[in-house]
Amino acid sequence: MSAIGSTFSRAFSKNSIYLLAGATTAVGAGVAFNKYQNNNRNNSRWKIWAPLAAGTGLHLAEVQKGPEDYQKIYNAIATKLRDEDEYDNYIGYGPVLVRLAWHVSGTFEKSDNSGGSFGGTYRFKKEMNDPSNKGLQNGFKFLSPIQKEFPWISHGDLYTLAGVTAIQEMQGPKIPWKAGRVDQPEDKTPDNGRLPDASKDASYVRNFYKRMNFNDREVVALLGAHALGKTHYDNSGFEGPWGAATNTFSNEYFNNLLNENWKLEKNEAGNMQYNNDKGYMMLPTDMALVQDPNYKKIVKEYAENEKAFFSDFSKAFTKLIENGIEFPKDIKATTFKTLDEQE
Ligand code: HEM
Repeated sequence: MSAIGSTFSRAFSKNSIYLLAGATTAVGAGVAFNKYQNNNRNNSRWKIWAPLAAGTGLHLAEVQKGPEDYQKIYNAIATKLRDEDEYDNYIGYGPVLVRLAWHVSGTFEKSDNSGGSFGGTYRFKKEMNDPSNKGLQNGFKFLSPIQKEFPWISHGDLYTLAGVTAIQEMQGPKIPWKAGRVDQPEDKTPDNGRLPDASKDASYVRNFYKRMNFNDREVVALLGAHALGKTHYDNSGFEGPWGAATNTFSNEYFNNLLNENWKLEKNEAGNMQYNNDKGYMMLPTDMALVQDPNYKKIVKEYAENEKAFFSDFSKAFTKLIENGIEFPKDIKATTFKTLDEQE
C-alpha cells in the first residue's frame, strides 16, 4: 500500500467503516473510490477526497453490518439449499453456488487489479453471458430472492457468501469470510475470456493461476472442489460427475484421480475427456494434476490426508474470493455456524 493509500485508507463514521481496497501501484496517483450502495455521496469526506479520485482503480469498501446480520443471510441461503434439493437430479444448488463464487472471483487480474469479486459485476449481461459462465444463471436465480430479502448486501458479498455457505453446508471446511465488497458500475465489468480452458495441460494451469498469485499447492487444493457437482454438455461441452458424492465436500477427487482407471475419449460434443467404467469423468486440466510431478505429490498428500486438504482449501478459497481487496486489520472475518450447529 502506498503512503497515500495508507494515509487515506481508513475513515470511520458513526455506522460504518470505510476501507481502501485495491491496487498497490497507485502511489501518488490519487484515490478513486466508489460508495457502497451510493448512499452517501454528499458527505464531506467525498468532497474532500473526490479531487484525488482520478482513474487509479482503487476502491473504497464499506462494512455496515455485524456478524449476526451476515449469519442471517447465511441461514437464508442454507435453508433454501435444503428446501430446493431437487435441482440437477437431486445434487441441489450447492455446487453451482461454489462455482459461481469462483467464477466471479476468477476474473481477477493482478496487473491492473481489474475483475475479481469486489464489484459484483457478474450481475451485468456481459459477464453473465460469458460462454465460460454458462449454467451459472441458475445460481444467480437461486440467489435473487435472497438479494430481495436483504437488499443492503452488495452483489460481490452475496456471491462469495453463498459459495462459503454452500461449502460449509456440504460438510466442507469452515471458510472465514469478510464483508466489504462494493457494487461497481457496468463499465467495470471485465471482458470475457478470463476464465480457464478445461482442455489444456499442466503448464497452462500453472500459468493461468499465476495471474491470480496462486502457487502449486493452492491450485491443487482449489481444484479439489471438483468433488462437487458435475459437468453438463449444455454448459461446457463436457459431461459427467467427478465422483460418487456430488454434494458432499471431501477429498474424493484426489483419490479418484490416483486410483481410477481413466480412458481418454472423445465425447458426444466432440471434446476429449477422461472417463472410467463407473461413469465418472476428469477434464484434461484435472488430469494435469497427476501428469505433472509437482502437482502429483500434492494430490497424493491430499488423498491421504483429508484434514490437510480441508485446511489448505479453506485458505486458498478465502484468498480466491478476497483477491484484489485490502481489508483493514480491524475488519474481522466471520466464521459462520452451519444450520446443523444451530439446531
Ligand atoms: C483449471 C481450472 C478449472 C477449470 C478448467 C474448470 C472447469 C470446469 C468445467 C468445464 C465445469 C463444468 C461446467 C458445466 O458443464 O456445468 C466445472 C464445474 C465446476 N467447477 Fe470447475 N474448473 C476449474 C477450477 C475450479 C475451481 C477453482 C473451483 C472452486 C474452487 C471449481 C468448482 C467447480 C464446481 C463446484 C463445478 C460444478 C458445478 C455444477 O455442478 O454445476 N472449479 N469446472
